[in-house]
Amino acid sequence: MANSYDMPKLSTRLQRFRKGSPLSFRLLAWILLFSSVFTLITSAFQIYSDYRKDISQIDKRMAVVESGYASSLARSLWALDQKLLQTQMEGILSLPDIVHLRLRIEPDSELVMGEIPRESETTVHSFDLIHEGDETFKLGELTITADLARVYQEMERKVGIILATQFLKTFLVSILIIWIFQHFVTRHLTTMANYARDFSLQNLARPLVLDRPHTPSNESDELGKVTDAINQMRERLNDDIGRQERDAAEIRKFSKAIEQSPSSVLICDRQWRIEFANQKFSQLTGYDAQSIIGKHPGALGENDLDNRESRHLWQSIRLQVQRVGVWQGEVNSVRKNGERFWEQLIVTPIKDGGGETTGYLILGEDISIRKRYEQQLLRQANYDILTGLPNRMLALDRLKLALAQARRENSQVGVMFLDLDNFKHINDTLGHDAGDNLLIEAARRISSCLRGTSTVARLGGDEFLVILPGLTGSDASSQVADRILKTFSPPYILNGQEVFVTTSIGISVFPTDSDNSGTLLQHADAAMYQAKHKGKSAYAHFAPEMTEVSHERLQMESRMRRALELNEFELNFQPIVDTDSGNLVAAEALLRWNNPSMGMVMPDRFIPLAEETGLIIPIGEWVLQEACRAAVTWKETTGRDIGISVNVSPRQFRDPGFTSTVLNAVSSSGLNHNQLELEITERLILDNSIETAEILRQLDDAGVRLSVDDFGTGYSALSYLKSYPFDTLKIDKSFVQDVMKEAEDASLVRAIINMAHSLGLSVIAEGVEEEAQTHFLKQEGCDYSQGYFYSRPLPTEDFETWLKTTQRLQQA
Ligand SMILES: Nc1nc2c(ncn2[C@@H]2O[C@H](COP(=O)(O)O[C@H]3[C@@H](O)[C@H](n4cnc5c(=O)[nH]c(N)nc54)O[C@@H]3COP(=O)(O)O)[C@@H](O)[C@H]2O)c(=O)[nH]1
Repeated sequence: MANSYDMPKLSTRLQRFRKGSPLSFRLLAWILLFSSVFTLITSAFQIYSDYRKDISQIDKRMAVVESGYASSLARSLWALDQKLLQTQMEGILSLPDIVHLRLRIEPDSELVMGEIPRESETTVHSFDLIHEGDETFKLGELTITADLARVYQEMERKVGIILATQFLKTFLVSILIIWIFQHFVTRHLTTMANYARDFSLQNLARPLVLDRPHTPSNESDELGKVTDAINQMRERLNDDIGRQERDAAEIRKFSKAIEQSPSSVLICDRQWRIEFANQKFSQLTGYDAQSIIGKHPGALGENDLDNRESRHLWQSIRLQVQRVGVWQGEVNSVRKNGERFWEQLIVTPIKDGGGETTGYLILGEDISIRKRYEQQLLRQANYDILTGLPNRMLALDRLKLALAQARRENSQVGVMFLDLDNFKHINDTLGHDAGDNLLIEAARRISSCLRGTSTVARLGGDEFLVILPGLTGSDASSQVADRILKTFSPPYILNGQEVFVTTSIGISVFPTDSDNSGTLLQHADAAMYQAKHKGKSAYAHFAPEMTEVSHERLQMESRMRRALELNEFELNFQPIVDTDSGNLVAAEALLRWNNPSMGMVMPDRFIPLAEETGLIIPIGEWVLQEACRAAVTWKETTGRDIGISVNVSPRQFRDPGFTSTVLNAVSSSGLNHNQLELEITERLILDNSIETAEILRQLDDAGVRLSVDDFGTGYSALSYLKSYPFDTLKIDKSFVQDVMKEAEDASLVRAIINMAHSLGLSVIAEGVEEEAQTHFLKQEGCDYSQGYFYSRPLPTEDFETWLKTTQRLQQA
């Protein structure tokens, strides 16, 4: 059984006890010593008390002799009865221990009996023998000597016995105590000692188990408590070591992570001396980790800390880390090979458990690419990508700076607002690439007219701003404007063609026209409009009355923004008839803006602004929906399928959602797709882009008809008519109007009709105002006609009335 105790042989145990249990041995010695001393003291005390008892018995006996024999002896002596006296003395002498009697008889005789032992102790007792009669006489004195040898012998015997028994008893008790102690305590202490001796990290899992039963009393006694304490200590140690191992593993992991970190890591001591640098740091800077140990992070390169900038930087890093606990920022560092790079640094103190700073951690990340990207973004944010000129934002900053300087120097600043004339037209006809090249060249030409202190900026589109600081005379800005207009005179070569481009310039001057940058710009803008009105390729100085014009423009824009929701737009419809029969085949939807303050506004006045502002996209969507719905209504009221033509502006056409807007309008109204015809200007399709072709293809695939509007006003390139899926060609009214007057126009119209027919396109002549024109068109085989001759564009209700009337007329 595990808990049973197998008692070994006593000798073996004693041997083991002597050898292995010095404590037991010492204990035994002490117990023996103490018990022996104690036994000796108690035995001595007992022997002494027995001795005193024996002495007192002898004394008592002699007192008894005195009391018993004094009067009889006195009588015998009085009577001088020697024989009796002798008998009496012999009787006394026969008593135990009494060895000698000496009777002194008055006056001078004596009687002695017995012998006084020479070698042993004696005790003597004397008493007077007195006769008591009429008178009292002292007859003599008896001296009794008792031998104490027996008492001493007895005492010796007792001492021997007591000592022997006490020693034996003490010895046995000691052995018993020691055995008990050894069994219950010492051997367990030995087990503990052995356990403690063998205790090591390798056998931490083995608990201390004492060779005794696991009873509650055992577990709660001191040994149990010590064992429990040792085992708890072992477990704690085990836990601590486990934790330490986990910590060590964590530390190893973190060390690896730091070593392999994508960020560079430097660890410095409290004096900012590098203690550790990871691989990334070496890769980033080119410094070998070992070679920089002990150096200051700001003094890696030669003379780095001598550099004032670097010294200040590290001073402020140190101060901020001390005060705030962290420093982070972007630093333009130097690699070992002298190459500069940008890094993002985070510097934090490393603190111990007590919050004391023991070192510093410096994390670095190479942000050169980001920095370059940021610089690029900054450039993009401040510069126009196409021309490389400052953009609006930077231009405004420069203007503000120039104004501030002019205020200090009491000088003037000229602000020029330039807008290229007909740029939109060139862009639409020759395409975006040509437009871009034109802008680049225009920017170059404007810049070439200016001094170094002046700024040319592109505000967007074809608008440029020129800032002329330090203007001296009133006509200094005019001279610059003249130079710019002159530099625009030579033709631009775009798409291999010579194109003449002019610009209109508006000028405002600080402080004459305003002392505020925004207002100066507005005034220059207003002056530019004035220059355009002058007939382009002109400049105009700002005059207060011009604010009216630009104010009107702004007002119109803000009104237009609200016109849709206020339902101010309406459609007029102009009939398109079969030239031969004069029968209605379709109607063109023409937009009108009925504004309460401005009255009926014609599209020529607001569509360019709607295009500029992008408002044409929601407005165009509204037109499409309304036009489709109107055609469906006519079908319901007249029972006739009347086609509907809708004008599409370039901005609208290039909107990514254009195709779906068209198809939604058709499907939501329930119109047949082939009843809708989209009028697209010749200029729009001339850019020859893949997108244009794709949009036209999608619309054609959906069954929507497509017509080329204003044909003859653009470049009249015939190639696009072949490559795009057009159904109709609309001859511009400028040719139709003069067919009866100008032979050239007549032959041009004839040629267009023939060419269109040869390409399988039908032809609409627009602007037909006179009957003679109808005859000409009939004769030339023009399919359809449109113009005031048939009807002006009519509001919805009037058109419906016209429809019913002409229908009746045609039926009649
Ligand atoms: N993007 C959009 N453009 C539109 C829309 N609605 C109109 N417009 C364009 O505005 C321009 C001016 O249009 P409007 O003032 O309506 O003039 C049209 C006709 O009234 C006019 N016309 C028609 N017949 C005659 C005539 O016999 N003589 C004469 N002098 N003028 C006449 O022509 C204009 C229609 O031209 P067109 O579009 O080329 O067929 C104009 O360019 C419109 O395109 C719109 O909703 N969206």
